Amino acid sequence: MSTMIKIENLSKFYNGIKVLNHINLTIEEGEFVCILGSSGEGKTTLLNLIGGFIKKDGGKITLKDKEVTHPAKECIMIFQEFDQLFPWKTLRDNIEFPLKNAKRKYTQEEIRKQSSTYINMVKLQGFEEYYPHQLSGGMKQRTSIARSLVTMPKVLLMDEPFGSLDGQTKNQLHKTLLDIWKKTKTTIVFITHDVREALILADRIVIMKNGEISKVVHNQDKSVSENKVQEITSFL
Ligand SMILES: Nc1ncnc2c1ncn2[C@@H]1O[C@H](COP(=O)(O)OP(=O)(O)OP(=O)(O)O)[C@@H](O)[C@H]1O
Repeated sequence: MSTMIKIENLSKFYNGIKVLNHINLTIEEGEFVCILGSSGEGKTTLLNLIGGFIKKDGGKITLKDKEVTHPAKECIMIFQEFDQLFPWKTLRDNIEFPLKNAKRKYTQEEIRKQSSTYINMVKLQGFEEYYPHQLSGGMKQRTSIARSLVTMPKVLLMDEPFGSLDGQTKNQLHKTLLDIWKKTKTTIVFITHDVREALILADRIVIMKNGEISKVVHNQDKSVSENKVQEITSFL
């Protein structure tokens, strides 16, 4: 495995207050890492820095050995809100949009084939002509995932993407996301404050507290037990 993201001594201040304090973290290519922590611990700030969306105040982030200084095309971010889709475009048009506007020119046939592949992966066949207002919250997040993956980014940054979904929809999306991750080998950095969600999804759980990494838990077997939940909760 080779390194995808390397974070060294990363610091960030807001209005003179330190939000991230000398963070060091290495994420391997194809790894699924969950950043777990309570509210306000600096998780979103860390994700925004990895994506190059905000400026750091100290340290270094490299993506495939290239220093991150601005939003990198290799990273795509998915947020918690469902309304990231264009309301005037159908589900298929939303998913095809990044391909039609990519630097690399795709043929119409390639675009259709690629969008169909991802529509199938997120299990939305039959809904291609629906508009966002005709979709449930879970379906909108599936569409956002397909739209994010259609250009095959190297890194997917997910900021509590399933935070406001009901338990059953969340469970289905966990399965879908793990399937897609296995198929695409995309590196995923996923923020959550839900210990169970982290145990279901992550190879490695990085726990943040007071703007620092307080603990890293290896979780290759991805099983959830009451003991594990309690142990990890004690670090929060
Ligand atoms: N743009 C900003 N300006 C000033 N302070 C900010 C800004 N963004 C975040 N903060 C502060 O930085 C701290 C960390 O915020 P951040 O959103 O990174 O935490 P978080 O762990 O993602 O929280 P949550 O789980 O609630 O989203 C908080 O105290 C927050 O108020």
